[in-house]
Amino acid sequence: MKQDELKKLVGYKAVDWIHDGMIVGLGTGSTVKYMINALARKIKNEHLNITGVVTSNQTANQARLLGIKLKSVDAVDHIDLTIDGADEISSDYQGIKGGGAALLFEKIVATNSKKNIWIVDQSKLVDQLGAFPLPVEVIPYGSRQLFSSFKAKGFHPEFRITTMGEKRKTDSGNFIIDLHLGKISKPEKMATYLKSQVGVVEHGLFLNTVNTVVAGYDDGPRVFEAR
Ligand SMILES: O=C[C@H](O)[C@H](O)[C@H](O)COP(=O)(O)O
Repeated sequence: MKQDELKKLVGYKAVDWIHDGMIVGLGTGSTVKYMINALARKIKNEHLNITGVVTSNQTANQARLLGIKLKSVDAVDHIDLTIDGADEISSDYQGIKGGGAALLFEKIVATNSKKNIWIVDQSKLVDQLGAFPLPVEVIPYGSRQLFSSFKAKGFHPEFRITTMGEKRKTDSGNFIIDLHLGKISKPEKMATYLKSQVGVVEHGLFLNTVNTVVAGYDDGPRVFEAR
């Protein structure tokens, strides 16, 4: 199966975890897009009362067009479940996210969710994190200085650039610096370091976050429980 078909497979499968009355965090990305389509159909067919909490303008636009009821993360008292994609998931269930530049809102929603499910095609499952460039969201003011300091550390930083040749801006108006690390042997240490840098808003290491991974294989979706 092609990668996109595997994404569709897990996107459709993920709505099995969504039940009437739930407040659901809606992630961002090409895999989640399929889940949101399936969710809209499920809400309609089964007459469900579901409230979505979005993680990006992109997801908000799609969900609104499909008629899914939405609330801000600040307007709900809990989130039952969040379904999101991921860029890499290691064998000990740590993740890199932010390939779509939505890491900040995704982390806020994930942190406030009772349960987190990640939906991925099998290519995202890795032994060790780091082959995927680690996204770091930074405030524009001083970002050049941060870039230089990441470079000096040997992190091979790269500002994320749009197709128009400009620095990519997140939904919060920040920049993304992608770190080409190759492998991250100590993700906790890296996360602590990045968080301590002035001007870093958030990074794409999602540690001890996911509960359930739904991965797409040629013979169907497989479900892995992290803990
Ligand atoms: O910022 C984007 C998110 O973290 C996505 O969930 C992640 O990049 C995976 O996206 P996709 O499902 O498009 O591969």
